[in-house]
Amino acid sequence: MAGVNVKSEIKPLKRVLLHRPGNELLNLTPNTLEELLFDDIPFLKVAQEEHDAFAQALRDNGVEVVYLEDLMTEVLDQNPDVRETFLKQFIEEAGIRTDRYQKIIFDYLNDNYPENKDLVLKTMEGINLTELHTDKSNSLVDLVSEASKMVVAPMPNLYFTRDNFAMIGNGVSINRMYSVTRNRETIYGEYIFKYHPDFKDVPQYYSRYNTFHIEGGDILNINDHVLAVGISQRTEPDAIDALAHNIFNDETSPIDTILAFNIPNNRAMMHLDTVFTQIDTDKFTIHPGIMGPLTVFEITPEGEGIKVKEMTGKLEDILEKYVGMPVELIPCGGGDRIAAEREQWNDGSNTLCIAPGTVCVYERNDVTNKVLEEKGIKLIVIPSAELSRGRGGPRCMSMPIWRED
Ligand SMILES: NC(=O)NCCC[C@H](N)C(=O)O
Repeated sequence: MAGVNVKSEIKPLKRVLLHRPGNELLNLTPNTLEELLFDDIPFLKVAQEEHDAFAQALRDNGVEVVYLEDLMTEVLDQNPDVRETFLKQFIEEAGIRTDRYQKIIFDYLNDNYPENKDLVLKTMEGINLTELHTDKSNSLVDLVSEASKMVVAPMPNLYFTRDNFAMIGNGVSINRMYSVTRNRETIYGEYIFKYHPDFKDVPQYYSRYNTFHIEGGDILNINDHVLAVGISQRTEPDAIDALAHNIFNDETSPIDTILAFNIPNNRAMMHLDTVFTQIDTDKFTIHPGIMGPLTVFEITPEGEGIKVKEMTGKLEDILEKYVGMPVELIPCGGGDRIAAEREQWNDGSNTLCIAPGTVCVYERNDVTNKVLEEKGIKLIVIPSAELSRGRGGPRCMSMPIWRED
């Protein structure tokens, strides 16, 4: 199945991209949590068991699961020359500036990780100075450095595959991320969409080298011609303008409307999909906390450019116009303010829809889950004690590659 096809949030999911959390989580420390965008340190063994349960639940429901690490390994296996280019770029982007250290780290990775899969996983894990065995007698920097420190930082957010590149119809947005730590993750997308036979011909609507940031958690495919994008902590309006130009200029894309949802700028609601996801043809989950401040803008093509107008009226009415039928908004936490805030924090609104009316949810959000069941939604419930410490739910942990039309 070559290419990508995601023209809906809810149509039957056929192929999805995940990343199994790996040793990168072992390199989280209390002092680096804030910079690495975690709120606590997950217990890796249990996080992996939970993630495996997520992947198996998807397979049991007819979804093919592919892993980011495997796609990147295939790129390197099929293009032996690319290994060196990738490593050099990876080292540069890891902030290693001196020629001496660039060479030490290149040799360390190249010599100790001959298998491409091991190499890819190691780039995700990070490198501690103690691994490098440098001769301290001929460099001041080595002598004064702490004995144990990360010379190449880990990328613990990789299991949130939703964010660093995002499928839009038959194209992809390779994102410029908000944070330094997450911007490094997009290197895998750059190589996969340049070299992998399944993905190298996919039209690209955004580049990781652009100035303004945008993340996949803000991008929702409402249907084949309407896209919703959050203006959030992670996505700047300038990036949405640029994305709109690129999509409207692609003659093969049927998208003629982009709805920009202006949501509050804070960590709890970092992306649109932390407060709003579609779960059925006429149903969305929503965090009641966004209803007051939310404004929605409609972006459409005009000549060579775009036209933007602010929408007025209730969100249900705005959505009805684009979805083509009356819609119901189901509040996270069942409308109780404390339950809504607690469960939104643990991604109660962040559901992954695998077919109309069937969604994957975290077990811990039992108030929201009960409400969804009462509304006739079928739940695929996955364990979530450790995975949720990274602040993302089933939608954040998955990037659909193919949905049925
Ligand atoms: N789409 C999402 O909301 N993804 C969750 C990303 C969590 C990650 N720790 C982050 O702060 O970027």
